[in-house]
This record gives sequence, structure tokens and C-alpha cells, in this order.
Amino acid sequence: MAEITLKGLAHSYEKTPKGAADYAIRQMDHVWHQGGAYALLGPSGCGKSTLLNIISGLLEPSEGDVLFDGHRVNELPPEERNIAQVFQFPVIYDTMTVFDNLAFPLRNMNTPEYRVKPKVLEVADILELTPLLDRKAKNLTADEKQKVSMGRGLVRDDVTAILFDEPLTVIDPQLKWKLRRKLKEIHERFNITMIYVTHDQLEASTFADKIAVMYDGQVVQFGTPRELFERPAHTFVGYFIGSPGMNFMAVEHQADQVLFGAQPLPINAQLRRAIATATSSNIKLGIRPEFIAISTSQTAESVPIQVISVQDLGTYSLVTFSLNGQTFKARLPEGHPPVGEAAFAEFDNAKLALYIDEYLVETSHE
Ligand SMILES: Nc1ncnc2c1ncn2[C@@H]1O[C@H](COP(=O)(O)OP(=O)(O)OP(=O)(O)O)[C@@H](O)[C@H]1O
Repeated sequence: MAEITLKGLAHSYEKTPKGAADYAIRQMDHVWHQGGAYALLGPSGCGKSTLLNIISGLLEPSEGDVLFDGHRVNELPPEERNIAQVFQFPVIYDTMTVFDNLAFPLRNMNTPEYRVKPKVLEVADILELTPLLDRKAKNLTADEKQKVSMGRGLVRDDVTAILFDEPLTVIDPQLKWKLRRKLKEIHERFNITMIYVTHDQLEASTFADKIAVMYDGQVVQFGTPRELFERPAHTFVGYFIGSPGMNFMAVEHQADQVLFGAQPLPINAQLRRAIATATSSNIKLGIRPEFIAISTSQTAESVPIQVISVQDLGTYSLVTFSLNGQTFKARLPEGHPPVGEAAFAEFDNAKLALYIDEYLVETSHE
């Protein structure tokens, strides 16, 4: 069993960190439940590998605790953590056969040979490596090698969590989906906690039931792919998830109006009140491209825009437009009437999200 808890965790590679900027991981509390299929998603440099290495024991955190089933493991070396880690590049012994590579972790633990063989055969079967068992690892393709790497994590019965650090980077695009499906299958078959690090939102949402989005050393949201899309808790999640991401407007409240630059926005009283009472001046409204309606005539609910381009993408069109000197994206359904250069945009008030200091403020819509 492995429920992994991160308590007040922070990490700096500096000996004497001077401020928040010196931290690769900023103060975080997080729980990965036993048996979950999780993704850790975020851009390059946000701290994903650092966090994974702290969980696996390759790195000791400078602050806070890592708990496995409630027990502090900060000082436990990786080999005593019952965790397997699969890296970007396959870690295998080229001169050994596939069989011996898979058997290695078991033999290393002095497992008797009569127990090694059935386990290796079982794992080889799941990963479709059986025909390759007698081959030297150096003769394998990149995806076969990566499967052997994964297999080495799976042979041990004592492994209760597998950490994947961008494991499909070296895999051909057409084989990626196959390996992803395999991982999903493995997750369903074994009761193993899996944490899958990636910077690719599609990879994260096809693998994981829940995604932790990391930004600047922090988990800014932990939710299902749907929650991340529908209610991004942080502006970064809105921007990072979705294709294209959320549009944001920095707004201010003046004389009972909400202004985006000089443009008053037609928004409901609830949102207006929440903006009027905000204690910070960092106020943004977010709207997904899916929830902007474009029309050729103005209504009380719409604002004038300049259309820059319309891209026909088959099942929808992507409209790029300018409002208050800022570029926006709107997705229009197939068959939408053509729009000219001068048009009007209406932001669906029920889908407008309010962010104060970059975090979502829940407002019930009227
Ligand atoms: N060994 C190290 N020494 C000093 N700084 C490091 C070290 N490893 C990572 N960092 C820094 O810590 C921060 C987080 O890096 P990390 O590799 O964890 O991010 P990441 O999200 O995994 O990025 P990537 O996807 O590019 O691997 C970055 O600013 C990075 O430069």
C-alpha cells in the first residue's frame, strides 16, 4: 500500500535560499491516494522532476516531510521505498537479454529462481515482450527498450507506486498512444499508485483520473481533466489547458462599471459586485474560446471587436480578434455564418471566471 503525503514540502537547490525565487518547490501539501492514476502536468522548469525525485528518494527535500502511509520517509534511500521510477530514457542493461533485464530487480533482492521465472513471464506477457525475451536489449527499438524499463518496475511484488518521468519522450508518435493504453491497462490490473509526469495535456488527460497542474514550484490545481477545463482554479491552468487556452482580461471597477481598458463590459451584477469589493487590483476575467459568441450586429450584451483572422479547422473555426489592443481567440461551431472584419463579441456570463491575484473566486451566477 502507498498513500503518499507531502507535508509542508519545499525544496531549494541553494544552500541558503534568500527568497521564493530560490525554491524549485514552494511550500506544498498534497496527498496521492493509494491506487490512483495521477498526472503531474506543467511547463518545463516548474519543478516536476524535482518533486518526483523527492518522492522516489533520489533527492532529500530541504523542508517538510514525505510520508508513505503516514510514516516519514525523508531519509529512506530509493531502494527502501518500494517505489519504481521510469525515466525519459530507458534504463536497461544493453548486454543482457530482455529476460535477464526483467529478472534483474528480483535477482538483486535474492529472489529464488523458481519465483523469478513466472513473474518475468507474466510481466513480459502484459507488455507484449514475450517474443523478445531471448534478445539482447541493445538490439531493441526505443519503445521496446522503454517497455523493458517499465517491466523492471512491475516485476517486483513489493512495488506499490510507479513514478513515470516523461516516459514517452523517445517513443514514435504513432506508438505513443499504444504505450499509453498499455499503462492504463497495467494500472487497472495491478493496484498500483501511478504518477505520470508530462508537459503534454493530452497525455495527462488520457492517462490520469486526476491531474496535478504545477506552475512555478506549486501545485496550483488538482482535479479531473473536466474540472481543469471547466473551472480552472488559477489563471495558469486556464491558459495551459484547452486548445487554445483561456482568454484573460485585466479589469477594474469604476462608477458601477467593469472596464477592460476603456471598454465597459456587459457583465452581471454578481460579478460586478465581486469585482467592486476586491481588495487587490490584480483582477482578471477569464473566458474560454468556446464561450465567446461572435455576431455581425450589436446587442446590449456584446462589445465591438476587430476580427484579425478566421481559420477553418474542419469541425470548428478559430477566430482571432482584437479588443482593447489585446488578442483573443474564439471557437465558432461548424456552419457558423461568416464574420467580417468589424464584428461583436458576447462573453457568456455564466462561463466568465473571476480571478483575483491569479486565483479563481467562486461567484454564483444569476
Ligand atoms: N540539480 C539541480 N541544481 C540546481 N537547480 C536545479 C537542479 N535541477 C533542477 N534545478 C532547477 O529547479 C527548477 C525545477 O526544475 P525541474 O527539472 O524539477 O523542472 P521540470 O518541471 O521537471 O522541468 P523539465 O520538464 O524541463 O524537466 C528549475 O529552475 C531548474 O533549473
